[in-house]
Amino acid sequence: MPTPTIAITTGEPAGIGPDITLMAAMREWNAQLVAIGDIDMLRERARLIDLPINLTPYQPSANPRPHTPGHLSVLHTSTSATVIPGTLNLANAHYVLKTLDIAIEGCQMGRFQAMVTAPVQKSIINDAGIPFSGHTEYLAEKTGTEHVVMMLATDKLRVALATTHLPLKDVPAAITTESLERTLHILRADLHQKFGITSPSIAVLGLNPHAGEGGHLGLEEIEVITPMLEKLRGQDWHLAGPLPADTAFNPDMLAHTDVFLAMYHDQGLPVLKYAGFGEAVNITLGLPLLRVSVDHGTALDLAAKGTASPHSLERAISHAL
Ligand SMILES: NC(=O)C1=CN([C@@H]2O[C@H](COP(=O)(O)OP(=O)(O)OC[C@H]3O[C@@H](n4cnc5c(N)ncnc54)[C@H](O)[C@@H]3O)[C@@H](O)[C@H]2O)C=CC1
Ligand SMILES: NCC(=O)COP(=O)(O)O
Repeated sequence: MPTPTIAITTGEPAGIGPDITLMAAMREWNAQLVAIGDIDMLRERARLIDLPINLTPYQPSANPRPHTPGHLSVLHTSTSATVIPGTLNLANAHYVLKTLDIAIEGCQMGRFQAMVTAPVQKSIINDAGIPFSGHTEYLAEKTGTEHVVMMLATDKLRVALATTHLPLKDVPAAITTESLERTLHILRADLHQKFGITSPSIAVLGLNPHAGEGGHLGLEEIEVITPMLEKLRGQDWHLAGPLPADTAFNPDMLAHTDVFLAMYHDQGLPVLKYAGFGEAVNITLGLPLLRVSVDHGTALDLAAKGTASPHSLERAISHAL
């Protein structure tokens, strides 16, 4: 098999994305790594964290070579303003999106076999006047994909989300029979295709406390979730639920479940991150390209300090491979 090329978008330049990209490049990889970002900013960050790394402009090749530790190809795109680590700058919001656009286009053209994303600061992109919920939604829009699913995974636990970056008040209306069915189909198909699990066992959480307590604490379980699960059980799917979220992650369920489907971001992700913050990856399911990401944010407090952990980024690269 030819050596794959993995694009790494270096994320918010004031955050730890540049640091962890450079750190990950100090290791061997059975892939060509291409960092997408400002080469001068990356050189300066390497200097600040005292990393002896040689950065060279990326030259596309018909025969990519596996990554050499201490070297990194950079597909250069300029920041608009000088980067001060730890200090967000509105002027660089478009730059951040440009790095994503370059990676998406490279994947679509077959130049890159996957994109791995370092974290972006969602707030500064919005502050710059560009509506932006997250990579997940941006990638769906840019690739013309109607429905995608966010799934975070450690070696022992996978948690997918029925809704992603929504204010809590908008969550119930977003959980419809149609959206739930599409989410479950993507989850099942991608667990098969990307993880080799033919008929995954999916544990679906309820939306309300105690999964609605028989309708006394909300009706979404009775009106939306249960009918959809019944329909798919009739097609031989392995589904549990709707389960009360507070007791769903018990040892027995954990032992018999391939993926938990949470109804919203902060229902599922705190459990996953408690189980393995820094060890997990975030995979966007349902896309026509492969995107894997870190499990953490921009950690502005650690930028250019040399103390950020590259572990989740390294896991993301390994997962993509
Ligand atoms: N994939 C992405 O682009 C993601 C972006 N974010 C964005 O990041 C920004 C900041 O989010 P927060 O909730 O503050 O989370 P955060 O993950 O940036 O920080 C939470 C805590 O974890 C620490 N931390 C994070 N990554 C670390 C690493 N690699 N090594 C060592 N310590 C680390 C930080 O120093 C901080 O104490 C927000 O704008 C958010 O939207 C958050 C999650 C994912
Ligand atoms: N908490 C995970 C997260 O916010 C990741 O978002 P995305 O940028 O990968 O869509």
